[in-house]
Amino acid sequence: MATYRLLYISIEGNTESFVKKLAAVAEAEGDQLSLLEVGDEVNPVHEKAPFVVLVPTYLNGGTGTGPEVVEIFTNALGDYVDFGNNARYIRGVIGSGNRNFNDQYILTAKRYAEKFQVPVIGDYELRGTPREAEKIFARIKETLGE
Ligand SMILES: Cc1cc2nc3c(=O)[nH]c(=O)nc-3n(C[C@H](O)[C@H](O)[C@H](O)COP(=O)(O)O)c2cc1C
Repeated sequence: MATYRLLYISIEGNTESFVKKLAAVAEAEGDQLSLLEVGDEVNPVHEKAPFVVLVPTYLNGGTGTGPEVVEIFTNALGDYVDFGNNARYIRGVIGSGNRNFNDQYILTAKRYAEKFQVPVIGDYELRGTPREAEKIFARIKETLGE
């Protein structure tokens, strides 16, 4: 049995719903998740082991992918990863969003990946599906090790 550390932020509950799907897959496979929902009210702590983050996309301004498009609502997660030495332990990013946003689909996750120099290991729309949770859990296991 292994434990996988996931940090996430969820403004409207979709990411939280997907995390529950991941937890169900983990349990079915005899594994477990160590979860932290980061929000403005969470005091950052020093992470001690590798983790993966799940971030939805909330962007404001501009019409495309240029730098004028600004991250809103989810900044607390980026700040948490930036805190202390936490960025040493990030291993991957899972992005979510809505394909109606075209080029901006999962752009926040792509920006985190670039900033912290780790891969985007999965993506899904809105609440995701159980099948997507199975696929992405497999990627989490590969990324964080058995
Ligand atoms: C104001 C606003 C801006 C959004 N901007 C984007 C975007 O630029 N790209 C994208 O893929 N999804 C975008 N979305 C969709 C959200 O990322 C999507 O609904 C996500 O599942 C929300 O996750 P949450 O319920 O965990 O907060 C936006 C949603 C809102 C309400």
